[in-house]
Amino acid sequence: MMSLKRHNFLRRILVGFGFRDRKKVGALMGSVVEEIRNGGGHSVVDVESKAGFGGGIEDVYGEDCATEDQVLTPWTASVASGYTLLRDPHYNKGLAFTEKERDAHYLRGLLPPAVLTQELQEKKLMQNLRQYEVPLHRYIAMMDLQERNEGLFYKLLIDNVEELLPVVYTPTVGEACQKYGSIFRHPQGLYISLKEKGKILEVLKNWPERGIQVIVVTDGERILGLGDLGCQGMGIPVGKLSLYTALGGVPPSACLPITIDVGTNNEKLLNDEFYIGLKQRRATGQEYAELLEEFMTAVKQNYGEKVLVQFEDFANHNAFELLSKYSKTHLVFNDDIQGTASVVLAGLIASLKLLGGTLGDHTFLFLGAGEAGTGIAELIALEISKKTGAPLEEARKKIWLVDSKGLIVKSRLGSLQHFKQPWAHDHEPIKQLVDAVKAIKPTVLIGTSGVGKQFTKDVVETMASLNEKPLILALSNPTSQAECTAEEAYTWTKGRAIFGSGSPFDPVEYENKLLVPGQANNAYIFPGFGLGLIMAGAIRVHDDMLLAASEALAMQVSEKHYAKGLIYPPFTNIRKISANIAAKVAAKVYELGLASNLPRPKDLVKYAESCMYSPRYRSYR
Ligand SMILES: O=C([O-])CC(=O)C(=O)O
Ligand SMILES: [Mg+2]
Repeated sequence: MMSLKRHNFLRRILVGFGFRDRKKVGALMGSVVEEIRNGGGHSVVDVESKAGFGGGIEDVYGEDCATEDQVLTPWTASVASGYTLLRDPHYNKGLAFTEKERDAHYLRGLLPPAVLTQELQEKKLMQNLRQYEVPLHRYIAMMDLQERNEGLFYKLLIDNVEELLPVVYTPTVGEACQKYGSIFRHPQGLYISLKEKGKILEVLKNWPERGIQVIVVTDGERILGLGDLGCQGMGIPVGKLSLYTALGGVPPSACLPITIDVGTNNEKLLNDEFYIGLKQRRATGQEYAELLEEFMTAVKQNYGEKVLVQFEDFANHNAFELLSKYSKTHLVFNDDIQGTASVVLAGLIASLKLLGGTLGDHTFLFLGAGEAGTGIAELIALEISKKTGAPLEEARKKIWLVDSKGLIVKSRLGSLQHFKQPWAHDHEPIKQLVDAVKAIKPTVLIGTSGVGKQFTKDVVETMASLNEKPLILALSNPTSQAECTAEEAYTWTKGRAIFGSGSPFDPVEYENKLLVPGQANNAYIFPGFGLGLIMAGAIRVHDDMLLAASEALAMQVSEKHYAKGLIYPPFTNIRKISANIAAKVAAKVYELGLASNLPRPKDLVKYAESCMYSPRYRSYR
């Protein structure tokens, strides 16, 4: 007897191949089953291996998110064999296909005779990767692998996370976006440009996967600290989603990278004959708002209200507005405002073990008052307010921001953008950062300016003169935009700084001591945060979920890490960390009554772990 799951699956394949008539589908079921049993040029690949959450194809194709009329389009049917199977990155195993599989799936002769294990393939690929001296070449090799053999790509990334994160993510992904036009080989993700206006729902339906649970979307206007890279920003959603899978265990089939192309104001790209995006200046105002509105509506219509939309690397002037507008109607999360805030708050909570006192005892000074700066500032204030019972306005007074015009103070209120206004405190105007450090006497200095080298020797030495252990976070990405390097922070504070950065820095030897910088990057948070939302079937994001994520991450810092001066755990155990974050976030979703997946699993950490995608090859019977 065919299992119900398999029966339904075959039904869907038929419907997908254009058989809309229920009776015809029923009649044909038998012959297709026969055809599959006899070979007949098709073979069923182990579709269940794609299931991410709880197993079973229903989870992937979503019993509850697709009616029979909208089910699989033909190219989503997971039926492949022979040559096609080798070219399907979701199922390809290369030389790891066993003798039996080679016979059963028409692969004889299409592969050389050797059979390798996945471990041996991994070893070979790591050796190859290490031979490339140019980081961008490693990036290209990893992207090629992702296009060729998804399971192996994730196996490499998961098993070698510390080594490969800087390859598929910051800093190399920044350079990849800058050169995307010339390294572009296979399109990844969905491109939605002004040309698709009025047709966005149709475009979404062109994507081969149905069970999308996370979308990362950018409009390319502020890619890391590199500015407007237009359509070439696609590297960012692709990179972020590969971390959703590798670090958070969300199955690749549930992830959809999207770039919205409304033009670019980058002259270099506009004049580049190989530019892959729309060659026009950015649409703004109503034209921009309408395209985004159509996009958000189409997403909900196509994927339901439980799909998570992560906004990434939008410019300030759109980021705050999009978040506040769509957080009321959709499950949305802005990684640069909220993800960065949550990871920094986690580091600050952890740092109290080294610095002493409570969060409210500290004074914070930011350089940069955009998405990251004001996002972090607000979450710190919220945490202080919750912990002490002080009103939010009071808590905000511990936090000062400097932007390109100097310290944000009351006398500037009239000309400040709305997201900066809560930070305009009583003080005389100050232009230079170093003078602000002298006047405010912060215990914590945070760089979110997007501009490199702003924490000069003068600034860092002043921090060191004011604090026994100055906490310095140079968060701007990629490495070229970091406000200072780890070496500078340690040297200029005579080894006393607690230092963290957005992009990774190597440990520094200072007076025979090895000082290990932390990486305060939102990659610690968004994969586990997203997993927690998905597990609970959250329908809205709430700030308390961000606080829960921060506390969960801070709890993963152990005595062993503190002894080394670390305020973040190493990335090596990131899947375990993500499971803990997911559990705390999901618990908050249930507590707030915003969960739609009922009943609540008892042990949320175990449940999170059981949901996670495994990159191990399955055997295809
Ligand atoms: O991508 C990263 O490494 C962190 C981030 O969100 C940004 O810098 O915009
Ligand atoms: Mg970002």
